[in-house]
Amino acid sequence: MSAEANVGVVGLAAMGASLARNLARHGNRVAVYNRHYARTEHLIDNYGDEGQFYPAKTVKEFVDLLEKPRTAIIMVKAGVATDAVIDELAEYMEPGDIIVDGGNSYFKDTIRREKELRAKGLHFVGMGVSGGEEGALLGPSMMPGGSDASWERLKPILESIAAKADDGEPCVMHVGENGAGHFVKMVHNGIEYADMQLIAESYDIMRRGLGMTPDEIGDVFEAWNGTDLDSYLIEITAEVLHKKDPQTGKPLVDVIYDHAGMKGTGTWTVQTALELGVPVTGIAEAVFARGLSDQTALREKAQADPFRGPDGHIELGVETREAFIERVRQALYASKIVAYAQGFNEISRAAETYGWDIDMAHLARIWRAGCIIRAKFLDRISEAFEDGAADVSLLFAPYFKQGIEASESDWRHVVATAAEVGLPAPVFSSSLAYFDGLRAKRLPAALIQGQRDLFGAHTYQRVDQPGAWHILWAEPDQKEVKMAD
Ligand SMILES: NC(=O)C1=CN([C@@H]2O[C@H](COP(=O)(O)OP(=O)(O)OC[C@H]3O[C@@H](n4cnc5c(N)ncnc54)[C@H](OP(=O)(O)O)[C@@H]3O)[C@@H](O)[C@H]2O)C=CC1
Ligand SMILES: O=C(CO)[C@H](O)[C@H](O)COP(=O)(O)O
Repeated sequence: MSAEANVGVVGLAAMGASLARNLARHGNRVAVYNRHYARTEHLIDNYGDEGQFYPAKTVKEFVDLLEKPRTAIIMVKAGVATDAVIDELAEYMEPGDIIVDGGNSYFKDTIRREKELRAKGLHFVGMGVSGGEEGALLGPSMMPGGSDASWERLKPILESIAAKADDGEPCVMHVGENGAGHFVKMVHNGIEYADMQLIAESYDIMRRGLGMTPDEIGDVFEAWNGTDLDSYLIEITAEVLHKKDPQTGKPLVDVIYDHAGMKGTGTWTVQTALELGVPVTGIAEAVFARGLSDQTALREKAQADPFRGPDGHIELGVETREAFIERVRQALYASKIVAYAQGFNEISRAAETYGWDIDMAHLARIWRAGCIIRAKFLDRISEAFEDGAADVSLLFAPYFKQGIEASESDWRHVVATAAEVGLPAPVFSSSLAYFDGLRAKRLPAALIQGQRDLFGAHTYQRVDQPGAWHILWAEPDQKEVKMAD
């Protein structure tokens, strides 16, 4: 078997097959391998004429098909499957070869794998890929980590298949060393969760609150896509809401079981934020909202033994429906800014912690096309980082500060109304609470410190003097003592 392919793809399910086709369509000679050969056969039978493919039946055959130094991209399930494929490839690959993991791997696994493979002389690149099946085929947004040397070699290949923003810039960048690429993809997905949940909350308010039909709400989302909210997720929401069930003719959304799935990246975003000490409240509530949707027994019990409370219907009084819908749009916009701000904060903190030099303005630019969270306002986010205006938080960049201030009263009105009528809006309300927490001159955290000192002698700091202080709560005179300078 002669080495004829300049790149290879392992894992030919939705993402891998599309990526392999994208590579072949751009003039690459692509070796392809899948654990079960049926997927390889399907790719060759159906799309083999789109470019030059070299199918392999074994991992050894696949590696032998690759020109040296070799480049192999893995697109398989994250976790043990990825480890298994890496081990198989590493057995046949040689120093200087590159293994790219394009799956949604946990960034700490990527850090470990990079270290292990570096010890064998192999380059390992953890690369976030976003855009779903269609993006992988027509142009995804890609976030490779790994070494500078591997980026130099991957750059021309990846730039040729990446999505292009309106100004022609390819949506791919070298994010940083080792796990940086998978880290930012994880947070990308966390933001995706928050954005999707916000859209879902808006839908619920219009559907149950205002009694609108899916078609009517689909029209609203279509109109919103012509505003600051212009984004892929808003666009596909309109499409889903207008879709009729092929079996019954009912709105498709009404026949879909209301339990949201998740594969791990949202949960990791929140776990990691907790480890880093960064509040990502919008993302966390979005993950918990999916979790609650899937609590079958709990939800069934709540239906069988219902709690008293309002039924979700919103009485508009003198306000028109259109005016209230505009308030919902404002609430969505403000909450969405908070979700992005929190996500970028998490990336900044991780960059400090893990020693990654991440160009945040560039990162925002590569999310402008190809990826699931692509949105018009990413241009503005990029400018805000370019100017240094978003260094502390995106919320302080003038464009976003003004946007939030303009939306603020509508945001409050929507959150208050939802609470009053009994519609759950966890990301709307937690985002507003985060915003108000930032605005507060003093937080009730002082009281918590007092409580902690009382029950656990955890000490507190004073506003007027340095040091760690403690009250001798159990003693009759309850004296204050300085425990540390
Ligand atoms: N779907 C999406 O929208 C996106 C997915 N991703 C990520 O891309 C990767 C691929 O996703 P997707 O295409 O949806 O496919 P899946 O996540 O469903 O993974 C299926 C692929 O993994 C292979 N596989 C599973 N277990 C093993 C194993 N033990 N050894 C070897 N191969 C194995 C399967 O091979 P076989 O056919 O033999 O079972 C198949 O090729 C995943 O990490 C996913 O998280 C990233 C961005 C978007
Ligand atoms: O990475 C993706 C999009 O960017 C994948 O579609 C991922 O599966 C989405 O996450 P989840 O399945 O948890 O909703």
